Amino acid sequence: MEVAVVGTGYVGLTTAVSFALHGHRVTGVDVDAAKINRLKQKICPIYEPGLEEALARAIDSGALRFAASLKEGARDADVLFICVGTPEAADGSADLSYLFAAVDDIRALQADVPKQRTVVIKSTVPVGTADRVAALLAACGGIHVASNPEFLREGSALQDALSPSRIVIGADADEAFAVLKRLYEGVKAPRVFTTRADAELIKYASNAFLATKISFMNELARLCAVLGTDVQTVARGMGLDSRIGPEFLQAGLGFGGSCFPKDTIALLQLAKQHGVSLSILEKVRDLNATQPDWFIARLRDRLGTLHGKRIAVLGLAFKPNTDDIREAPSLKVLNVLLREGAAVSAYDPVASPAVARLFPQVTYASDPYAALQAADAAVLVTEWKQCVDLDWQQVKAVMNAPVLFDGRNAWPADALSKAGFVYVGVGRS
Ligand SMILES: NC(=O)c1ccc[n+]([C@@H]2O[C@H](COP(=O)([O-])OP(=O)(O)OC[C@H]3O[C@@H](n4cnc5c(N)ncnc54)[C@H](O)[C@@H]3O)[C@@H](O)[C@H]2O)c1
Ligand SMILES: O=c1ccn([C@@H]2O[C@H](COP(=O)(O)OP(=O)(O)O[C@H]3O[C@H](CO)[C@@H](O)[C@H](O)[C@H]3O)[C@@H](O)[C@H]2O)c(=O)[nH]1
Repeated sequence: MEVAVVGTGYVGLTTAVSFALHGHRVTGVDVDAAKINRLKQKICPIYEPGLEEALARAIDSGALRFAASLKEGARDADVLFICVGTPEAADGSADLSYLFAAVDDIRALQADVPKQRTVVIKSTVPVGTADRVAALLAACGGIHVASNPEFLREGSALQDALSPSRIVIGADADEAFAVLKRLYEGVKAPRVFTTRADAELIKYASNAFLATKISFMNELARLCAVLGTDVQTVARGMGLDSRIGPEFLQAGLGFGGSCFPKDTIALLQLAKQHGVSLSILEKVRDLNATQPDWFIARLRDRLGTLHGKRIAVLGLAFKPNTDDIREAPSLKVLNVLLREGAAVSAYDPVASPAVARLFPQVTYASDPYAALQAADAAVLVTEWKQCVDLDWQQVKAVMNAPVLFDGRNAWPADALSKAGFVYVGVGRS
């Protein structure tokens, strides 16, 4: 089967590479010509562990190529995966303009080269979108439409795509199910076969539920901070119950990234359009929005004022192992610190250039100790290994005052307190 992947961002590129590694012939297509040129030269446009090597292997094997348009490179495609972005529109709903532009391209391709094809929507889209796309493409003839949401995480994208937790396929025709079953042959994972609408909702509901776990713990952390209890220990004790599970109980500065923030808001918007209020999710969103402010307020209390203080910020990406700063909590932290007149030095192994474009007034250091130099306090924002495994004697020697605010509960609290640091975590001190 000839596979085309439309959109070569995090999801599209990972999808293209993983299908190629599974032995399919794949063409990656993107409207961003510069990105396509780099991909042709085996240069991965994103920081994602292992992806660049896998990209080179897939290209060298002859299974993967790239093209700037469907007509140029994917005329014979039997299956077309739509993996374009669905960012937040002004009203919070998912902006589907990239998706419908891709559908237009597919319609033009089908008019040019008519054949039996399956169009698979992998982008995260509101319930009903795949049915709309099917209605639009019905006039072309010969096209089935399926929904196959993606659950990969940034930082472990390739691994997640090669060994997914589950494969969800929504369709309304046996032919479409058969095509996707063949494509995923050999991938070990439970399958869910359902309607397109169910598949679309499974994606949003999964992200909303994970976001809810995080906000629950972040709110609990606020109680722990007052009671003097340790949210980490509480989370561990809770997570040992298999009905709760240990994952996504990590209190911190809130969830960021290209998915949870926009997907929770898009689900709220979808529910509102249908006259339903998802009140738990509303609280999840609101709590997340205030979490960095809540933590920085504790820092302000500790220092008396932030004005004129030198603050070191360690970690800027929305999570470790990515250079993605979309909705990163670091942006909110920098905003508050700068607004209140602090002098900020920051360190991140890969995300500094992207943040520097937004915050030129911050000093960007090339290692954590340089960022900590003469600092009145340090804030851990992203738990990169490079920001967590520090030589604490050196940290103490370079800082102006040994004040550590651990926004990810990743530093060794007890050892640091014993070593004479002032340690404040999120619901843990
Ligand atoms: N990033 C993730 O971890 C992740 C995980 C699961 C699902 N998703 C969902 O997958 C979708 C894609 O996310 P992403 O992070 O990969 O997006 P992205 O912004 O990284 O990449 C989207 C790509 O699509 C290209 N594009 C836009 N319009 C196009 C068109 N008409 N034809 C061809 N290419 C086009 C863009 O140039 C860009 O390269 C979104 O709906 C997102 O919610 C993302
Ligand atoms: O216990 C936790 C777990 C995560 N986070 C934060 O939550 C955000 C998202 O983390 P993660 O889920 O690991 O990263 P993403 O790459 O955004 O992946 C999520 O979003 C993707 C896009 O929809 C989905 O495909 C994935 O299944 C889903 O985990 C990050 O800011 C994390 O710091 C916490 O604060 N506490």
